[in-house]
Amino acid sequence: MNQSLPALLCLNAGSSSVKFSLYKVANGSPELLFGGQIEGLLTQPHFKAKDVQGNLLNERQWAKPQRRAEAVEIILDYVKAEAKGYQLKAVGHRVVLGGTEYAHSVVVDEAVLAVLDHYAPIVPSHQPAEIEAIRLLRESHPDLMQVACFDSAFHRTKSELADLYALPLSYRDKGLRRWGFHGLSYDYINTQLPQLDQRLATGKTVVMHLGSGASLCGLVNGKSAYTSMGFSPLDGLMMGTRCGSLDPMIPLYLMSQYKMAPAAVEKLLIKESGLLGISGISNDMRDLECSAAPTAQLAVDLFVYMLAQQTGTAMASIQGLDGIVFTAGIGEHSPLIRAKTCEALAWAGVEIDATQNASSNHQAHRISSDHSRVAVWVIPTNEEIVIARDTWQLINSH
Ligand SMILES: Nc1ncnc2c1ncn2[C@@H]1O[C@H](COP(=O)(O)OP(=O)(O)O)[C@@H](O)[C@H]1O
Ligand SMILES: CC(=O)OP(=O)(O)O
Ligand SMILES: [Mg+2]
Repeated sequence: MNQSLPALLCLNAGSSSVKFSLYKVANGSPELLFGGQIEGLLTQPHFKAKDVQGNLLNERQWAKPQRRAEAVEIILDYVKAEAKGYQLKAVGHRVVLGGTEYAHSVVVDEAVLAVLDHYAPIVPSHQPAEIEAIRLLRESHPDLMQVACFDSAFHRTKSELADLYALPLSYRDKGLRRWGFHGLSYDYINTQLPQLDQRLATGKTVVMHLGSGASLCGLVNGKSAYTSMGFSPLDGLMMGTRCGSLDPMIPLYLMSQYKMAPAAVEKLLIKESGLLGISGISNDMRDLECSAAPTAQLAVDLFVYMLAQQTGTAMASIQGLDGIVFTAGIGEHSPLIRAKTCEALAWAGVEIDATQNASSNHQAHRISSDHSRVAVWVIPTNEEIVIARDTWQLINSH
């Protein structure tokens, strides 16, 4: 690698995939070179890398599952071979929960890892995989700087009330509080608002991050004041396979009356519920939108119902609504879900322009009608650039 051109690798390790993006740093700001993922780690792993225009650079498939250690090494080897003119300066990782300890991204050392281990049981679907990727790289590349960028950090500006559960206060010290997640995405959207719509940048805006995990965030003057996810990314909205808000008696009842083991209840709530659980067909909104099955329709309707209901809670929490932003897979690509959600929020002064909503514009664009009291935007998210930005800042201040 050429020693003069710095590059940063961003990793997003999930339960069955590892996503990556390589950035060069030009004039102090990261610029994407290429990215990709290995998905299907537990079944038939599939590696794909694409350039900035989305052209396929490389593809590989394996017949047998791959360990995460192998996936991380495959990605690193590929990055080193492909980015010959660059020097890899650091790896920035998405980590979902950094607790009260980390309200900002941090350079990883053993003390940081101990904190991340402590929080891992709260997010079994994400955090152990992320920590494993960091540890594997520390072993194989001990001199490579690693940075943890937290989904929970953006929400540390919430008030004490918005953070608290009505349990005995001492339980807050055990970590039972509303952490909130998808903060890297909300951070990115927040950086885009001043260029797009000043009223939303300084006012009261509900950002809806609707991917396979889904949450919303109530921003007040660019700061998180409310979010629908809580102690874990299981709370709030209905998601691909997660149930969202639930009466806490339900898991207790399943364990006491149906003799379900805690692990079976965890699987039910995290992996078998949501769009998949209601439809019995798929966790993917695309499949449900084109299915004629009544259960697919029911899943879509419940998704929209819970989203509109949570928006009402967010509005009451932040005491107003100037704008809505749709983002992530469903938010960016589903005119149907956007239309249904806005229709359910008509009472709050939300009205969309059907033509703008139907357009396949992949840039940020406004979809509300001219006389809508509430401005509605679609803004593509970019969690990786936030990781790259923070990693570069930490390299320079370290
Ligand atoms: N054109 C589309 N219409 C409806 N839903 C879509 C469309 N494209 C993607 N999605 C939804 O987006 C989800 C993935 O969103 P994404 O933000 O990539 O999630 P994640 O990063 O959590 O994997 C898919 O599960 C799918 O339901
Ligand atoms: C925190 C979370 O739910 O993330 P994802 O949407 O990637 O599953
Ligand atoms: Mg995502």
